[in-house]
Amino acid sequence: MTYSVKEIFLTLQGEGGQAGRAAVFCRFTGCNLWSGREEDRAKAICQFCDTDFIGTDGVNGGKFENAAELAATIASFWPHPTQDAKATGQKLVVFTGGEPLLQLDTTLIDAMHAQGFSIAVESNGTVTAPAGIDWLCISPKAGAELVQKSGTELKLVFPQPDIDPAALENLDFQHFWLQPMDGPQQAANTQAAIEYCLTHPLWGLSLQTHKLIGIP
Ligand SMILES: C[S@@+](CC[C@H](N)C(=O)[O-])C[C@H]1O[C@@H](n2cnc3c(N)ncnc32)[C@H](O)[C@@H]1O
Ligand SMILES: Nc1nc2[nH]cc(C(=O)O)c2c(=O)[nH]1
Ligand code: SF4
Ligand SMILES: [Mg+2]
Repeated sequence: MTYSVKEIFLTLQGEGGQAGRAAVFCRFTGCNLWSGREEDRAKAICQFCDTDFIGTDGVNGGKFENAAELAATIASFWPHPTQDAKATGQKLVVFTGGEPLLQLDTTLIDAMHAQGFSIAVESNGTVTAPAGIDWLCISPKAGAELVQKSGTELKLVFPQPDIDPAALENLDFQHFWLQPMDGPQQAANTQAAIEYCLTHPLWGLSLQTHKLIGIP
């Protein structure tokens, strides 16, 4: 199949339980909860999105004809400081978007594993994840049905008026994070998340550290 990719870049994972790790980010075009156009935001299911995922015009973006071609392109961004396998580290790709599970399929998962990569995914949980993902982050959205109820980490953007974190606590995840909603209320949202984590210790605080340090 053909994959539509907004951008591909090497950065440090900014969020969640793998924050600080180098990773190649592959941001797929398109989402099922918002068109991505500002004029549609107020009527979208997901209204707080911080990301431009329209088109294929970002850095290293484009249409990729098949999984092998996309996997090889992603792999080309992994740094090789020496020939030493240990120094190369565990290669990591983060598939995000937009909504990556609209495009990520078993063929691409197999092609990334063949390139020696671990595969992380950032998803809104409205689509069932294919098998073979090594680190699955699900971030539920108020007003959208949560279909994918298991994974590695659950990362709730907080607060969302119609989602009580307590209603998610029995889902099958290893880590539970509150991530303060960025936007005009960012400071107040961070204080509310801190307060919630202090009183409900199942939950940890996930900061968007890439924004704090000014990297992509
Ligand atoms: C842009 S989304 C793409 C992946 C997928 N569509 C999703 O929503 O999980 C990447 C991550 O950023 C989070 N996010 C989006 N907008 C945010 C905001 N304004 N503040 C904090 N986190 C946000 C999402 O919840 C998700 O965890
Ligand atoms: N550095 C960095 N870390 C991230 N973790 C999740 C991101 C995303 O947009 O999915 C993201 C991102 O956009 N940049
Ligand atoms: S589901 Fe994810 S990509 Fe889609 S609009 Fe919401 S935060 Fe953005
Ligand atoms: Mg982001």
